[in-house]
Order: sequence, then structure tokens, then C-alpha cells
Amino acid sequence: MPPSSDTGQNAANIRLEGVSHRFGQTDVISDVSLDIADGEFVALLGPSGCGKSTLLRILAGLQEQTIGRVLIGERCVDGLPPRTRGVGIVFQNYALFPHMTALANVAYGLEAVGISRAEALVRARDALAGVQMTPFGERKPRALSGGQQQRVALARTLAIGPRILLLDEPLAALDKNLRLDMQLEIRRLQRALRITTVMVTHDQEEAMGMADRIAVLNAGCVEQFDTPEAIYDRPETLFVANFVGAANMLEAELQGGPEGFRLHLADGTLDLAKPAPASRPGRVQASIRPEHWSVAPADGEGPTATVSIVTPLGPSALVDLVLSDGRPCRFSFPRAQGVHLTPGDQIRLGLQPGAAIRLFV
Ligand SMILES: Nc1ncnc2c1ncn2[C@@H]1O[C@H](COP(=O)(O)OP(=O)(O)OP(=O)(O)O)[C@@H](O)[C@H]1O
Repeated sequence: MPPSSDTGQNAANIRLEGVSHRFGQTDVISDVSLDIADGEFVALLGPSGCGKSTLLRILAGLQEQTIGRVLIGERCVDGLPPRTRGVGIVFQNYALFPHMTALANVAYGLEAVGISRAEALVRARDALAGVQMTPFGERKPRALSGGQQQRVALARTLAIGPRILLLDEPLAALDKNLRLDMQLEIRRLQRALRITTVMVTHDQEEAMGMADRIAVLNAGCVEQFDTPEAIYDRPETLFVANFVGAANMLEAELQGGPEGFRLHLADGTLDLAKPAPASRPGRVQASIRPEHWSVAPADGEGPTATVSIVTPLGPSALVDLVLSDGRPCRFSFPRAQGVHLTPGDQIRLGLQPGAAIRLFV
């Protein structure tokens, strides 16, 4: 294991206080405040250009913010370079020295901070063992796969014993299966070391699968900072509902009464599960996830739709529908339910019991 870490004693919390950043006349980060706990794994998730990498670079000390403060371990680190902040960074492109072996790459970083060669080699071997790369220590990067190179890069960063681990799209260059393996590997290491970690990704499944909490960014602002479950089940903004997971956005009129709440769509109505939504009656955008739908009895009141495409996806099936007013809509269900749909079928839609429909004004 890397030196610092088995105890997690060096971990630190991170606090961003009202951080904003401008490049020239352009606001790239707008008033971001985040509290990240000791040992927590946080993903910064958002579309290309929303400011994720800039925020990570500000945390690292590679970019100085225009306004606001960054605290690591309750200490303001503004103006301090990366090394003094105790941060370690892993980038997408590994950045290994091609002429050095894996072991030498890891040891180099240690020698660079003043550790003797003999001690650096011992620590480098430990760090490579921590990422299960012991058998590959004498290979040069070109003789390693992308995943193996990324493990070496991770070992090189962790060997220094940083208090904070920053990951900038670390898995983006890997193919899907390898990415899944590495997600598990990084998560395992992060938990074992209890190192506070912030990872930039535009891949929502990666964020969902790895992070304790996700900060969803849009145009430099944090739209929501919450657990993966809450981000998915209770998106707080239209942007989050649209960006995370698939959602059907349907215009509707919400009516409320003593009996509960009903959504009036273009050609049908849906009764909403209790407890009643916080929204007030009136025009709303209803965010209905594909898995919220069910096939309702033909004489029900829900909207009607025509099946256009059925896509089996292993355990579930995804169905593209066209609602009777011409709008497209998606429905998914576990294939084990034994529902058989074929293109051209007319169905009536209902809601799964307890489906958490989100309403936006
Ligand atoms: N050094 C710079 N000078 C001027 N503008 C910059 C600079 N670095 C980034 N930007 C701009 O700031 C905005 C945010 O960039 P950033 O790289 O932080 O986004 P991102 O969310 O990480 O995007 P991606 O997922 O595509 O990497 C973009 O519009 C980008 O063009």
C-alpha cells in the first residue's frame, strides 16, 4: 500500500467558498460553494465546457480563482502551489515518462520530493503492489495497456501520500469493460485509503457508480450537490432531471383536490402517488422516467401511445413510443415481467405504483 494511507490519517476536508472564475470577459465558474467531507468521494458531473476541469484546477492550485476561497483541512490554500496543498492529480492521459519503467516512473515522483533513491524504490514497489501492478514494474509504458498505464499513474500519485486525490476524467481513454474494472479498482483503493477524492467526469454512470455525492454543474453553477440516489430520484432542477438519466418531459396541467393530485396531459390523465407533490396546481413540466410507466388496462384514463421500436437490453427492454398527439416518449420495463410489445401496438400508459414523478414550473 502507498505510504500515507493505510490509516487515512492525512485525509482532509475541502471547502469551496463562493468561488468564481473568469477567463477574459467570460464567467466560467459562478459562485460555487461546496463542502466535501474527510474521506468522501465526490464527482463533478456536467456537460462539456461547464467548468468541471477549471474547478478541479482551482482546487489543485493550477489555476487561481478570480473570487472566493479554497480551504483544505480547514486551512485556506489560496496562493499555494499544488505540492504544498497536499493534492495529487491523475489526468486522462497518464503523463508517464516513456523512457522509464513503471517502477522508475513511480520512484521518480518520490525522489522529486526529496526522498532517497533506496527509500523511493521501496515505496514505489509498495505503491505498485497497491494497484496490483507488481508483475509489471520493469516494463516501460509502451509495453503496458491503457488500464495498466493508468494504474501506474495512480500509484505514482498515491505514493506521494497526498491528502486529496484529484482525478480528471481518469478513465476516459479506456474501453468500456476496462473502465468498469478500473472504476471498481479506484473505488476500492479510495475506500481502503480513505482519501478525500474529487473526480471530474461527463459520464453519469461513472459518477453514479463511484461517488458518495455528485455535484452536477451547468454553465459554471452547481445545480445540485447530493447522493447519486437523490440526484436520480429527486432532481431539483429541470437541467438535472434532463441531464441525469433519461426522462420524458411532458407538458401537463396539475390539478389538486382532497382526493389527491392528477396530471392532465394532452390525451389522458394520471393520478399521482401520495404524498402529494409540493408543486401548486397549474401548468407544469412533468419529468417521467421510462421506468415509471406501466401498461395500463385499455379502459383506463392514461395517455395512449403507439409502439414504434422495441429494443431488448439484456435484463430490460426499452420501448420508443409515439403519444397520440405525436410526441415521442420512452418506456422501459424488466423483461422478466413477460410483457410482449411489438411495433404498431397501441397501448394505454399508467404509472408504476409509487413512481416519483418530478414536476417543474
Ligand atoms: N485557459 C483558458 N482560457 C480561456 N478559456 C478557457 C481556458 N480554459 C478553459 N476555458 C473555457 O472555460 C470553459 C470551461 O472549460 P472546462 O475545461 O473547465 O470545462 P469542462 O466542463 O471540463 O469541459 P470538458 O468536459 O469538455 O473537458 C470552456 O468554455 C473553455 O473553453
